[in-house]
Amino acid sequence: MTVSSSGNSSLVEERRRAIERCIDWVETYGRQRMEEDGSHHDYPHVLKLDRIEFVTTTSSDSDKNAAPMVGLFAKESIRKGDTLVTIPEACVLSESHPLLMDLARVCIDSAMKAFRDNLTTQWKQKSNTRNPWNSFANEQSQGRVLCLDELRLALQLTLLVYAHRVKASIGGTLGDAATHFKSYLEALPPSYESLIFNWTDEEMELLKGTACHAVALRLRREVEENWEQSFASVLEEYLQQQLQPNDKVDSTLLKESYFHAICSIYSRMHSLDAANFASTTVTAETNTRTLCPLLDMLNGDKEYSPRCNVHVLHYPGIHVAVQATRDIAKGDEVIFSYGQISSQVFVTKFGFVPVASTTGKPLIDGLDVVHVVPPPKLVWEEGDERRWKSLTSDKNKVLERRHLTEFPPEDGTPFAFMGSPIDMAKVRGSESWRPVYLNNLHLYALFSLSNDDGAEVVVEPFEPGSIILDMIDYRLDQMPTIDDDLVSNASGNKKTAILCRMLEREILTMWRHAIAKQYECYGETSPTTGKKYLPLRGQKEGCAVCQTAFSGPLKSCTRCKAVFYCGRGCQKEDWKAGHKEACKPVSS
Ligand SMILES: C[S@@+](CC[C@H](N)C(=O)[O-])C[C@H]1O[C@@H](n2cnc3c(N)ncnc32)[C@H](O)[C@@H]1O
Repeated sequence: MTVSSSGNSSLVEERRRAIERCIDWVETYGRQRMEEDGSHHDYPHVLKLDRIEFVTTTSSDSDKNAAPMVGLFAKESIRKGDTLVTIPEACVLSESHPLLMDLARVCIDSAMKAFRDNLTTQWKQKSNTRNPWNSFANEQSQGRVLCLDELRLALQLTLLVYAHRVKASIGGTLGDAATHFKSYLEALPPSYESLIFNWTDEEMELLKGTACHAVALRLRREVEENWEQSFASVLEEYLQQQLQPNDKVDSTLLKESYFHAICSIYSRMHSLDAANFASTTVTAETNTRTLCPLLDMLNGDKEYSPRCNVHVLHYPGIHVAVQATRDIAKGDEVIFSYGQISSQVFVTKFGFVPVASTTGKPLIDGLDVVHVVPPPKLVWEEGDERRWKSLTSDKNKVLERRHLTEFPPEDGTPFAFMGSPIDMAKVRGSESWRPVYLNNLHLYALFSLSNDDGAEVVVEPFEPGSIILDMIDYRLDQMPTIDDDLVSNASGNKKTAILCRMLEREILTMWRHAIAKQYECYGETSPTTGKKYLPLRGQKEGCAVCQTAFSGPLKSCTRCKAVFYCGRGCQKEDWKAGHKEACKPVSS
């Protein structure tokens, strides 16, 4: 992120002042802790933010009315191991916070019961799936927007945000908690334009064809449904009890508060280790999902990105600390790792794609998933679960869609996920080695060939490699190509969608080559599309062999300097395939 002077200046100013008030509030509680307990010698509270500053960034420059976003920057050089800031536990918003514990009992439990009853009712109508509540109750979100404890925290935050907005008219626990967290609530962005729940139809359209698209649609639908089917009535009833007899709950404001809370939790929540959470009132079962003021203003990147320079430590019963994991130069942004997640999760969770700072192109790693769906001639039909079962070598193990990917692209569509550039290199190098997801694709292709009940129509030749390549081509056809101009002219969510598509095209292109190599389909003509697989020099830019463009800097043939490759492997391959004869030294 870069520092910006653009955006709506009054909104920027408002948020800046709110963040300053939040800093004062955190300092007050830090000081109080130092006065009250003796532990401060070992774990001193880092009071003044004299080493870092909050600066408005350009993330919202596409829309001048968009909420101003901030990032943390080093005001002076910081040494590895230094503590940058500490957040006293009293300021950490969690279900186990003493001011919020009652709320769980009197309202959140019943809201969650309504949610569970609805899930179970829906499940009974679709008997072929397992009851989604079971996995959900085991702390797994199973493709849902939020897992159980996160959802509970989101509901609490909804009530706090609502109480804060209607001010003094709410009494009791909720009033006290909203007053305590007032400075924090005000420092949150007023809206979340970049989050997938708030993308416009036009922005969503650009995402079409990528692995994120169907996921995003599902998440957006789920948030709406949860509200309509489970939470609205319970929260409204609870609030009605808290208000003065003549006050009415404002349903529109309540729904807005819910959506704001969902976005806050989804993009800013921080998990603290259950065993370590040692506030005096906490029991072993208490969840540790938290919102940590100021700490949640840290922008992030992929786990192993060299830009990440801090981590978070929890000192139970004392505070949460941000510590430098490397030296940070004056003026550098302070960046936290958002964890081992794929670029597609970055898009659906945080609304941006991590990019390499040198090229501005997406960073690819083994986690990035791409879905491969069969061309229309190989359709998935009702009842195909039975056939998937028959594909596993272990007859006791049922091969399910969830074994293939975390992201079903569309309900009822077969798919596979493909990641890891390392796997791609291995597939190209060895006829016999296939990662499990490619094996599943292979099995799917074989299965399509062998089925004789007429569910699918497969044209000749019956060859799994060509079917897999057709699946890849089908996906590529759904995502139009992207040129650099398109990327540089786009901003905000449009840019995010374009980068996401660019990333998936790149991965598919690499895999296309690896698979054509393994199945020896070079130069073959696709039975379904009539196009040739992998023309050796089909593209102007990118590696002459595999055509990948941005996974690394391209190197030219040292002899003729006319042909470019991504690495030694492709160069050797091309040499054998005919470049040896064509190559003329530059000087001759
Ligand atoms: C935990 S918050 C970070 C603080 C946030 N910038 C703010 O103003 O409060 C996460 C959100 O910040 C933005 N963000 C974080 N890291 C980013 C990055 N490297 N590039 C672009 N946006 C980023 C995304 O909108 C994301 O959803």
